[in-house]
Amino acid sequence: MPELSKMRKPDVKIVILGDMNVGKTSLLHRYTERKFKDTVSTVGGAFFLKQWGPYNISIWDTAGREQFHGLGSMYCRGAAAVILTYDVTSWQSLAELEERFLSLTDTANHDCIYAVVGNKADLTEPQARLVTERDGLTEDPGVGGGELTGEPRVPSACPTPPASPVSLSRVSVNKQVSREDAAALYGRILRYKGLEESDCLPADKMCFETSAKTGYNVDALFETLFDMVLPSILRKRTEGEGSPTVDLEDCRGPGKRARACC
Ligand SMILES: Nc1nc2c(ncn2[C@@H]2O[C@H](COP(=O)(O)OP(=O)(O)OP(=O)(O)O)[C@@H](O)[C@H]2O)c(=O)[nH]1
Ligand SMILES: [Mg+2]
Repeated sequence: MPELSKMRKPDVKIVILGDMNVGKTSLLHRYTERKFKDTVSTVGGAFFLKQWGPYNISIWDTAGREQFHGLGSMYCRGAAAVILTYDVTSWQSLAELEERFLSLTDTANHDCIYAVVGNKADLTEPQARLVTERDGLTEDPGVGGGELTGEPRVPSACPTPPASPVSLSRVSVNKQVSREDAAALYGRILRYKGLEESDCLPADKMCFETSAKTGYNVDALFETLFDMVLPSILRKRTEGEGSPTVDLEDCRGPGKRARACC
C-alpha cells in the first residue's frame, strides 16, 4: 500500500454538481466500484482518485442539499471539468442546475469543460415500472433495487397476498427532460461563460444520459472527460504549477482509488 502522505498531487480535478437525489454519488460508485449500492445523502463532499494512464485524476462528489450550497464554489476552484447532473424524470432538477449550480462554477478553470448529465435513464425505459391494474399500486425497481420478475411484490402495508390474480402492465415513468432540453441548457452555459458555441465542444458530445443503476453510459461519461482534460494536465505540467506531492492524511484506501470526505 503506498504511503498516502507522499501520494502524488492529483494532476487534475473534476467536480460533480447537481441537486440532491439526482444520483451523483451513485454515478461515482458505479464508475469506481462497478456497483449500484445504497447511498446516504452526501454531507459536504468527498473525493475519489482515479489513475488514468500516468495521470492522477481527482473526482469530487458534492452535496446537493441546500445547506451545503456555500461549499460548491470552493470545490469547483481550479476544476478542469464540471459534470452538471440532473434526473431525467425531474424537470426541476434541470432548472436547478441553471438557477443554483452554474454560478458555483465561476471559480473553475477558465478553460473548464462542462458536461450536462441526465441520470436515472433506466426509469424512462418502457419496462421501468410495474403497475398493478387491480389497485394501481406501483413498484419502482429504481428505488428498491429489485428486478422485474413478473411477480408483484406485496407492499409491506398489505401482509397477505391479494386473493384475485393481479394483472401487470409495464409503463415508463414520464421522462420530463428531453435531450433537446439538455442541449439547450448546454448552449446557455456556454453563453453564461461568454463562449462561442462554434469554438466549443458540441452539445451532442457533452450531453449524456446515464444510469447509475444499470451502468448505462457511465464509463463513457467519465472516460470521455478524462481524455478531454488531458491537454489541461499537460499544460499545467509545462507551466510547472504546484508541488508534486499532496498531503492526504485523511484518505482511506489504496492510491489507485482513494476516497476521502471533508
Ligand atoms: N433508478 C435509479 N435510481 C438511481 C440512480 N442513481 C441514483 N439513484 C437513486 O437515487 C437516490 C439518490 O442517489 P444519490 O446517488 O445518493 O444522489 P445524490 O445526487 O448523491 O444526492 P445528494 O448526496 O443528496 O446530493 C438513491 O435512492 C439512489 O439509489 C439511477 O441511475 N437509477
Ligand atoms: Mg451524494
